[in-house]
Amino acid sequence: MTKPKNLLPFDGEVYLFPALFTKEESSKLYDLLAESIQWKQEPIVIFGKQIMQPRLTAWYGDEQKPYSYSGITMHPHPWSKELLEIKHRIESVANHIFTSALLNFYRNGYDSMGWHKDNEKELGINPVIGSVSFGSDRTFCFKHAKEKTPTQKATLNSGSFLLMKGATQHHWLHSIPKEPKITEGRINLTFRTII
Ligand SMILES: O=C(O)CCC(=O)C(=O)O
Ligand SMILES: [Fe+2]
Repeated sequence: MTKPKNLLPFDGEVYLFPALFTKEESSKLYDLLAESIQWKQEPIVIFGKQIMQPRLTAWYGDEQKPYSYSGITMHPHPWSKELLEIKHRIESVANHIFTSALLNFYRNGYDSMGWHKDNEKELGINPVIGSVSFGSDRTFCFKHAKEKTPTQKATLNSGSFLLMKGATQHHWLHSIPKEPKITEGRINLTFRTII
């Protein structure tokens, strides 16, 4: 597979592979994951206040290592056959082995993810994050830590794979903004490596 160009102008590396999974595979995987994953709506602490996350999540992984994420601690479920197949597919593209995955289910355009960096210390100095999407298209936004507004955007379509690596998590924040016109769901799997 030819290497796509870096979506970031400096201070990091982000590559989008728009069709790692075919449309047919993607719609099958969307239905299967929507049904079989142990989705939960978890609380999150923002500025000392506990609110519910605006999406469903689940944590899958290699070991029984707990993982802290925005003030909550997640215990992984063991990999399913399909999750392992997805993991192997992206590992050959990323040339990197992942140990864990955070799964996000955006039920419609009102579900979202706020600005953040994936820079938890368990992920090491320069985290490699492999992000797979199935279902409706959503916009992924990037903002440099020194900027007030997003400067880079990408559409994450069904079957796409987004790879973030290098210094990205030191300098850039990312988010999935609300898009109220979207009525269909999207499932995202962000594969990570816990050291
Ligand atoms: O849904 C997405 O594409 C983003 C997910 C994300 O940033 C995360 O899980 O850390
Ligand atoms: Fe993230």
